[in-house]
Amino acid sequence: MASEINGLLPKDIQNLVLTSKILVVGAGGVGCELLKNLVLTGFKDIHIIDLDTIEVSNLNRQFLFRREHVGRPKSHVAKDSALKFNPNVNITAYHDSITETKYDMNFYKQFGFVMNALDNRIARSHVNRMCLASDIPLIESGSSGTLGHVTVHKKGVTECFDCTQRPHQKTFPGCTIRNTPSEPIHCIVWSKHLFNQLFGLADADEDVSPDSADPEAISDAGKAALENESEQPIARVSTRQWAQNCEYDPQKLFHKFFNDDINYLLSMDNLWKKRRPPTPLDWNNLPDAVASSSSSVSGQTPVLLKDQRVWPIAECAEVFKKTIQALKNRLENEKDGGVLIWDKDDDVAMDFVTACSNIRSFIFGIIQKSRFDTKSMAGNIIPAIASTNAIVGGFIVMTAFKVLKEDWYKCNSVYIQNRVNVRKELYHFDQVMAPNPKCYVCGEKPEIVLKIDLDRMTVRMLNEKVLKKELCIIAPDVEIEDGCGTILISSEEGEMDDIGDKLLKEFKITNGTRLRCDDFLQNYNLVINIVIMSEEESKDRDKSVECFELVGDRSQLGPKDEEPSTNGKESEKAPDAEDAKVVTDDDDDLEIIAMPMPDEDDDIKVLGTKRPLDTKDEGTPAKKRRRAEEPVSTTSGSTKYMDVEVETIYLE
Ligand SMILES: Nc1ncnc2c1ncn2[C@@H]1O[C@H](COP(=O)(O)OP(=O)(O)OP(=O)(O)O)[C@@H](O)[C@H]1O
Ligand SMILES: [Zn+2]
Repeated sequence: MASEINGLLPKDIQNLVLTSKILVVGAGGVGCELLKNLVLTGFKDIHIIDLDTIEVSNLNRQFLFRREHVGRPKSHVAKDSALKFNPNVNITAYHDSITETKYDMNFYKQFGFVMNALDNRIARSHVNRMCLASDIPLIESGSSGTLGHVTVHKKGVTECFDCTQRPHQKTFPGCTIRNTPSEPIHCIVWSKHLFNQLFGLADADEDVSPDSADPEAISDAGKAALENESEQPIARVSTRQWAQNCEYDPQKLFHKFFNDDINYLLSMDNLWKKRRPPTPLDWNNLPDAVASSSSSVSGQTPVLLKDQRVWPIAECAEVFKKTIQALKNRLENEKDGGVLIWDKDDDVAMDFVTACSNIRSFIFGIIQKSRFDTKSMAGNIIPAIASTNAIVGGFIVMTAFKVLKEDWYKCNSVYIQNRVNVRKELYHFDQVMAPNPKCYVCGEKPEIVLKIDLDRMTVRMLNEKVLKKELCIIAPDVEIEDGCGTILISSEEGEMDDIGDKLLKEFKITNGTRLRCDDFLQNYNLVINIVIMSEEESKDRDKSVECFELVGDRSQLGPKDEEPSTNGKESEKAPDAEDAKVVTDDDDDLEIIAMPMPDEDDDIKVLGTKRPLDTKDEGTPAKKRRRAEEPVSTTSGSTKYMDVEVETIYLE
């Protein structure tokens, strides 16, 4: 092993490798490569944690696992397999989630540094906070398809994982999904929402009916359709209620979603001035055609599997009918008003989405997709590539040497790109950045502004959607700063059952109210300043959008032209009201890996003073903060990002 052969590693690194105790979080694609590298490098005391068991689908790239290991804990098998490379290593394996309370600050403090090989933002962010709390360096990494990255985070020296806002990439304007889809993914998201409206957890934010408040439409948008509607009073009840009333009659459902609603949209004249108008479909007269297909194997005549073919519309309607019936039966068998959960691996649910999205695509003249392609998009699957994981695993170890030596200023962020950049680099190295003083996690006094619609925001939404999902707080406790210390949210199980559905306004929460939020385990305190949305804003946001907006700090709420200049001081762009009008497809965690291009500084907003890379005084990294402009929208599989086409990355 490298550390055991004198002369292979520089002496100082050799000693550090031999004596360090380290933690790997995640034993998946990157984790397996990393663990193998660590034992071959000669690290002697390695701890590895993973909550999952091995699945057949892991075997093509997680090379520490074999078929006979399927069903066994990843961490245990990874340990056994890695020991075969080097039996002279102590590996401690935990089959557990790193977010469990037993992995507290004392647990972290035993390690020289921690390496993340995770696949979700909540766990990543949690480890980041635990490392900050215990002042242990963190090497963060990720891979997706041919893209990958490795970054270093050290309290008070470099930015933390949360210093840079990671946009929720897979967001689509609500009106695009409901009114003017232009890409297959819009129709797929709409179909998943339809599934939830009919059979799943119906969410007002996932409405599938035409959005008459679409700002692009004229004021009397949908007038003709509304007039029509008065003759058909059915349209005023919820989608689920209406479907139940007509006993999920497939023909009636088809007519509503693919004919009536489309006619309604057609009545919004403005929408179609520059677009191809949609064509309503008639159940009794369905074309036996496809809009134009894009299956990876389309155009070939050989016999194709059901998954590879693009289904003609008549076949889609047939599948629609069958799946509606099957899902209706399932729903009826659910006890106590239970609902169905959409799952890409559930064949019926997947057939339903394939059929609906293709019918909708046909209507809007959008390219149709095979079931296989639909599944990849609906499940946010992008192929994990073994070689990218291997490269990331290698870079983590190279970075670990610098971390061991505390050479922070040399701990470049590494971006593995999918093609060479203008500098002919496939791997781009970027200087580490100093902490963001306004970071809501590592800043001195973490504060955030939360703009809410007072008439819609409940305690449960605050807890689930804002604190846990957006802010990645695992077990939040929240107290209102009202002088009496009123507890709004408790991390104790069951303690907030009674008040979960109450609106925040029932607790006298109003403009300027401060909420003190903390997570005991993460040793994290955050003050949330409440700002109430104006009536206008709330009206605009009605139904199709989230009833809250997170803003980094209060100064960002001012009008755009009054934004402080970026000269030397950090500032984030105020979220544009329209930008914020988005529908997130919630069940996915995804990330765009930005690849800053140093020679394209015009495209980079310099947010701090620059210190040359080689400045070694105080051993700190360049005191520089740069941030690229966030992509305007991510409605396609790729995003124009600083003149580089960057694939949208779907991290499962
Ligand atoms: N909270 C957590 N605690 C411990 N391990 C976690 C946690 N969250 C995720 N992981 C682990 O991180 C690993 C990430 O690996 P990877 O990205 O290759 O995902 P995967 O689940 O193995 O692959 P795929 O999602 O493609 O099937 C997984 O093994 C997963 O179990
Ligand atoms: Zn930070």
